[in-house]
Amino acid sequence: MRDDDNLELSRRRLLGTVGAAGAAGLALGAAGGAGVYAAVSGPESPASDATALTTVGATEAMFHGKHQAGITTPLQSRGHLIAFDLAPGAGRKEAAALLRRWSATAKALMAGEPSTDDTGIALDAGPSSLTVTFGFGHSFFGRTGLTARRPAQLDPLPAFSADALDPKRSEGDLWVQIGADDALVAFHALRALQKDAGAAAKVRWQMNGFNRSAGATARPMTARNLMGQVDGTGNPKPTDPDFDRRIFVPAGASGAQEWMAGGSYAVVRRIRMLLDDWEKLPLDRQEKVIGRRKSDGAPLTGGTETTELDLNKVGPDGKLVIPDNAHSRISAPEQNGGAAMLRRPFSFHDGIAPDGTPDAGLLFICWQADPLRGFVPVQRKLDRGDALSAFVRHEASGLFAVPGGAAEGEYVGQRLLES
Ligand SMILES: C=CC1=C(C)c2cc3[nH]c(cc4nc(cc5[nH]c(cc1n2)c(C)c5CCC(=O)O)C(CCC(=O)O)=C4C)c(C)c3C=C
Ligand SMILES: [Fe+2]
Repeated sequence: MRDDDNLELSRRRLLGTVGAAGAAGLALGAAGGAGVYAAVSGPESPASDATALTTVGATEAMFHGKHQAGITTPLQSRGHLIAFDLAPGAGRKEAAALLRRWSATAKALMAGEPSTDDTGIALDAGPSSLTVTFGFGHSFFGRTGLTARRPAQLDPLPAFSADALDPKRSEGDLWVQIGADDALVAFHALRALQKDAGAAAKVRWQMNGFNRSAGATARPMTARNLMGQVDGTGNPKPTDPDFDRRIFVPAGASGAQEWMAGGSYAVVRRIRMLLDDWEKLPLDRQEKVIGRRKSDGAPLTGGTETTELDLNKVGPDGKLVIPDNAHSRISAPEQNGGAAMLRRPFSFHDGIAPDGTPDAGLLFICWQADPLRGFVPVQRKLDRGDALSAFVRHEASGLFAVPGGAAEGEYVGQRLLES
């Protein structure tokens, strides 16, 4: 069972807002990108519930499952990424207790229930598709005496020539991704998890992001980023036959990976967009940078958003219609020995930088079973000759091992920390 199968309306909370569709309820389907609303079967919504919520508030992601929620869950409108370092003197025992506390909090909040010493920030709201996803960084294993169980997939990413990385905003012992379709629900979870950390771990960095709100467009559509591009079209789909193999560590994983069964590796990059430069570029040149139309995301070689790129097509001028250095060409799996990743980003805007330019861009998060067969080969190629490089700057980076979902009665990471 995938966790997008586990997103459902909280029936005890839903009242009438689904209208005629209420008898069936709604669930969010499709991984990253388009975020399709699909009907699911289920009992009638109780019309007697006094607490009326929209479908946005009532949608609930399940904490327990084969995979952690927040990987194939459709993009949420709010996100917080937080990295923690274990406090001096804290080791495996303290880390296990922390993951136990965090899991209990995540489970309660994702169900729309209060946490211990609840702050009341999310009172009146439903679960609002809240997901909390936990990961371990390379340094975690040394701090907890678990170096022998550190998978090779967590080896540091190679340096790329255009990197301008700030170490203080990169990596970390522990990583938490929070996503929700309500800003207060997301902030509530952030506060609860920070308080749970107590004396065991200190915040290393935090980044805040957003996506379009559910219902803002007439129909569910692939997201746009802050450059205005349709972004997410080429993502692998959960219905693809090789989706699980590409994105998740298989059940029979052995050696240092054994505890990662059902897990995935997250590459996180804070990518600043040089929007003042980008916005000066005429539309036709912006489209050549990506190789797709800005209006609807269709390839410049024609068709609709979902039409395959024709990488060999030559225009009347004798030049390739999708240029050699177009981002879509360089990042396409067929140009990278099949390397694929699930991109699930948030946009960010942290105000205006001292030089007067917007400190805005993409909190690029991609998921894969092995970064050496996903992010790394693609980024190596993009680093060498992507037309988009002139308009972006990679400012922070992290690589995290995100274990599989917790079974009923278990906490996230227990298979690593207690066996
Ligand atoms: C190393 C991986 C990638 C980074 C870093 C990256 C940054 C980045 N991308 C966009 C905008 C778009 N990317 C698009 C496609 C696309 N990008 C990557 C990888 C990275 N992008 C892949 C694997 C793909 C899919 C290629 C394919 O399957 O054909 C697109 C086109 C639409 C789409 O498929 O999503 C856009 C637009 C930005 C703005 C950015 C950094 C800020
Ligand atoms: Fe991209």
